[in-house]
Amino acid sequence: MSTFPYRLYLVTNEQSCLGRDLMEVVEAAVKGGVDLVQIREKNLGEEAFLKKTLQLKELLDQYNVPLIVNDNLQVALKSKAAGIHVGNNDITPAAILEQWSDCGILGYSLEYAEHLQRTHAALADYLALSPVFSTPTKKDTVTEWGLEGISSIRALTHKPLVAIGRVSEANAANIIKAGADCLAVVSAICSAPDPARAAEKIRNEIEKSL
Ligand SMILES: Cc1ncc(COP(=O)(O)OP(=O)(O)O)c(N)n1
Ligand SMILES: Cc1nc(C(=O)O)sc1CCOP(=O)(O)O
Ligand SMILES: [Mg+2]
Repeated sequence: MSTFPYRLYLVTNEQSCLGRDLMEVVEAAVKGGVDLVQIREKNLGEEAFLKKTLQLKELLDQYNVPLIVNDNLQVALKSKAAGIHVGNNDITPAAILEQWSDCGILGYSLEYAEHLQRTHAALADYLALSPVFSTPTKKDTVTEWGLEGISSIRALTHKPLVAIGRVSEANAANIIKAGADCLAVVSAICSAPDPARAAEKIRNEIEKSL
């Protein structure tokens, strides 16, 4: 398992960026304190997704910020990304590692506590609590973990825990105190009037709560 020093994880959605260019929003977010980025552009076809991933990789390399690719192993390999994030309806962690033995960061969405016992979770470098709070940004989720759910999973595993789903400056401190290691954010940064400032404020809440 790789080490996981990341605290503020931006998950992209260009449609949430209020008409601004995605690269501009990501760069601002990184300047504000984002230290891990996932490209998740569900509406793009394979070719356009690869093109955007390569563009984002070039940008993030300048800041030494790792890029994670959502779902798509071929795009992750072709872009020389740092890792991949998958859920229960995607290629399995075992199949990823068969084709990408030195995958740096393999993320897996944990939807049920019982799934902690599965190979998928065992092979992951981090577990995403999916969702910590239900969110309009992704509607096909199951029950929300809430703060109590984070604490209950924290007691069962030493794996890094990433909280995702309606994470904001307002709830960041409580999520960290409940046991999450890292916060993953879409709209609280992508849809903020000032994404750099929004990232900075969330990052400050995280640092204060550690
Ligand atoms: C950090 C992080 N956590 C959870 C998810 C959701 O992944 P998944 O369940 O595979 O759903 P989609 O993102 O593919 O719609 C994520 N992408 N990132
Ligand atoms: C990409 C994603 N995955 C989720 C999960 O629950 O697995 S929730 C989500 C979107 C999070 O968006 P926002 O920060 O705008 O709430
Ligand atoms: Mg997925």
